[in-house]
Amino acid sequence: MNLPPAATDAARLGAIGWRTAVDPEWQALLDAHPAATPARVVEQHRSGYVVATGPGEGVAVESLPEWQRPSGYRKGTVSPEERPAVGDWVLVEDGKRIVALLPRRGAIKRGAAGEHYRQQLIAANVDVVLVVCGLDGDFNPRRIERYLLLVQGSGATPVLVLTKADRPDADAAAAREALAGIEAQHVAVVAVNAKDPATVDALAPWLRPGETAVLVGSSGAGKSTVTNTLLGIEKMKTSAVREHDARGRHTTTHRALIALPSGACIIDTPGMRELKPTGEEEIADGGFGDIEALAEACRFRDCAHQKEPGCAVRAAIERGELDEARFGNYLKLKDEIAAASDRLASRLADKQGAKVQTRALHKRPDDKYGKR
Ligand SMILES: Nc1nc2c(ncn2[C@@H]2O[C@H](COP(=O)(O)OP(=O)(O)OP(=O)(O)O)[C@@H](O)[C@H]2O)c(=O)[nH]1
Ligand SMILES: [Zn+2]
Repeated sequence: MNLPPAATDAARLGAIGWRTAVDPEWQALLDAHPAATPARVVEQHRSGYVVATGPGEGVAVESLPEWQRPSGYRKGTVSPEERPAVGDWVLVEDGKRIVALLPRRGAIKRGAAGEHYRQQLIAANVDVVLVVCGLDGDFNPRRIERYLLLVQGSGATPVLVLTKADRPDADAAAAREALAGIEAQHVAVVAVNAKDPATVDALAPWLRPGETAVLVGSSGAGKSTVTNTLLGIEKMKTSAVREHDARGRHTTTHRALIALPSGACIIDTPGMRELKPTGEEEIADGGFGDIEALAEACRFRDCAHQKEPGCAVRAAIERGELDEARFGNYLKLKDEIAAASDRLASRLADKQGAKVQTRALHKRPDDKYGKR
């Protein structure tokens, strides 16, 4: 058994999200590497990884050579989503070398910008995604819908955190109204003053011991402020980096995965400007179940919800039950998913040298619901 021997070590791992119940796949890898111990990736850099076996710690480690090679589309190369990301559990030997990546429970991903199809991991093994949006000029229900779509499929629970509720220009009531369609999809919405612990305390139900939460949202939304308030200190301490790399690589540890006094840990991410789908999302489960359900009731199976008679979606918009802007965003995101799905399929086909049917083809809701 190669789990850390001392109870204190296990407790330290627990503080950064380690579960005592190890699944069989993980156990097999633990058994295959008896000299290794588990550690969590807290930072990812171009040149390598920083891992931790407890709170407030960061050790620069060497990774597998195939993770360092530039990714390409040739056989044998490792695509970015197959390499460790922040939140991943890895096995480390001699405290300085990653020897294995433990299969992830789930990951928050997005499509990377660029000519070739690529996925970018935002965080792995996450239980809760705090989508942070300010009740100021930052407020944008359409961007929130986009974030919620990316959370779908990760296995994580999304929570919408509206910051800056204390600002005189903040209109929490109007914001909630604009988010009615989202709230109806069972997404919790919490309005806070990120600087005020009493309001931020409303997040406690999602930050239980052993849980991992990730903060996402645009730059200036208040992610760092929320983190600081949860930590109960004004300024973050930067933890020292123990240098184990023979080549003397220098890595500055900034906050990436932080243990909270509540027993949960939190991953802060830099503000993201572009949020492209990966093509793997299911729009019905990605916060648009209401529209997909309406479309089921349209007279024509291939209804485009434009001017067709018997269109249940249009009727709902006219009755004021469906926000037209939300519907517009649904169409836009659906197109983006289909396009990304095509690119994903052709990448897979390139990789396997085989013709792969695009997911987009059989993802039409009408086909799914089996209409004639
Ligand atoms: N009044 C008020 N100000 C806030 C609140 N949340 C954040 N701010 C302010 O908004 C600014 C940006 O907040 P940050 O926490 O740095 O935002 P961030 O999301 O971490 O931004 P990036 O690190 O760039 O991604 C800071 O000046 C905060 O003090 C809030 O709830 N109320
Ligand atoms: Zn229709």
